Amino acid sequence: MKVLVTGGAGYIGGHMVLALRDAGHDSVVLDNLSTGFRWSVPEDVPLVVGDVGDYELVLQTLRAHSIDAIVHFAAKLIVPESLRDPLGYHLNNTVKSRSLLAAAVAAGVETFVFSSTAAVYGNASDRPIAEDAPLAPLSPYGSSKQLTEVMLREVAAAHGMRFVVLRYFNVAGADPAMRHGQCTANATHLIKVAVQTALGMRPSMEVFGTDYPTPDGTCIRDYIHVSDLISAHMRALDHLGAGGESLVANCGYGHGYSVSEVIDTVRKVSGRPLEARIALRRDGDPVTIVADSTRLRSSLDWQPRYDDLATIVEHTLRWETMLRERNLKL
Ligand SMILES: NC(=O)c1ccc[n+]([C@@H]2O[C@H](COP(=O)([O-])OP(=O)(O)OC[C@H]3O[C@@H](n4cnc5c(N)ncnc54)[C@H](O)[C@@H]3O)[C@@H](O)[C@H]2O)c1
Ligand SMILES: O=c1ccn([C@@H]2O[C@H](COP(=O)(O)OP(=O)(O)O[C@H]3O[C@H](CO)[C@H](O)[C@H](O)[C@H]3O)[C@@H](O)[C@H]2O)c(=O)[nH]1
Repeated sequence: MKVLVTGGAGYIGGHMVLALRDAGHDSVVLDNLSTGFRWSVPEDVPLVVGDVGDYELVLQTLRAHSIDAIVHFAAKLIVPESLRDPLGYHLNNTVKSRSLLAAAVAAGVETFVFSSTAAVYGNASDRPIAEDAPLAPLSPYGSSKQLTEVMLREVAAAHGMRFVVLRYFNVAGADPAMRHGQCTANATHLIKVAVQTALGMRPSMEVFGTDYPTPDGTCIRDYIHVSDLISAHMRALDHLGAGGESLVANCGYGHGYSVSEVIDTVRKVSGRPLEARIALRRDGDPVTIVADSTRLRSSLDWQPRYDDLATIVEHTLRWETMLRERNLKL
């Protein structure tokens, strides 16, 4: 199978490129390097530096490499940034996905895997959320992904394309062999921030809100190890390659941890003190988001390997320690 990986120079896309390579598939990366890194793409994987919104470039890439499937990771993904810049998010995530889909249709690509997000659900409920729950995003980031899901469904129906939409919950951790991990500069994601603080790379961190209606007052999330998330993508490609029908599936483990529990786990696993200051709530944060992942397990026969918060933290710690030793301040 020949796969175009958009955003393949980034955190999750980079793990996908390694998994495709490990499985003996050819891939081509398309990335504008806005948050990704050229060095994170293996030398034997072609990297096209460009934008998913560049219709001619994408069409030419799809044709030149006889691409069978697109896995579309490229996006902006910071919730607070999206609240400040909704037009930027809709342009990058929705309008440019439209252009990518148009090129895919023109090139006759029949299968598409799309990185969506639990942010499409908004403040759903305190129970695990299933795919048929109402969508009510709290941020332009979430709505930019929801709109792309709608567009993909309609384009697929009209043009004989089949797709898998994967709605990721909170992705964390690093490749257990330490070949790749999260490199995003000025990261805002909780586990990375907490680990960097424990390692002394940040003087302290903030807990955004301790007055939520949860047992300890902090928000609850379902943290999924990036390698388990990638195995869901590989199952999705197998499913589509075998002629499987289009589907939407949540990617999470089905249980959540509060912000305070995550910070305590980082303290325990690292064995280091970690100063966490109480701060105001962050805009756009839902209280609790936990996945009902029944569909992922049943339709794609997905089985997680790293469903353990301490393991996720340990892999993040090893990755951040390696970055620090190499003097990479990311
Ligand atoms: N990290 C998470 O917790 C999380 C959760 C849910 C969904 N997601 C989704 O997963 C995907 C990947 O996220 P990530 O964490 O790897 O982020 P990332 O920033 O590390 O990767 C995104 C990559 O896309 C590239 N990119 C962005 N816009 C582009 C464009 N217009 N054209 C070409 N390349 C472009 C960037 O340079 C980067 O390499 C995103 O679609 C994101 O919405 C991530
Ligand atoms: O320094 C920090 C960082 C985060 N948090 C809190 O930790 C929780 C998780 O926050 P993250 O920023 O790590 O992740 P989000 O839940 O905001 O969003 C992530 O998961 C979502 C799905 O659940 C989306 O997919 C999105 O792309 C991705 O960034 C939130 O309650 C947040 O307020 C802190 O208290 N302090």
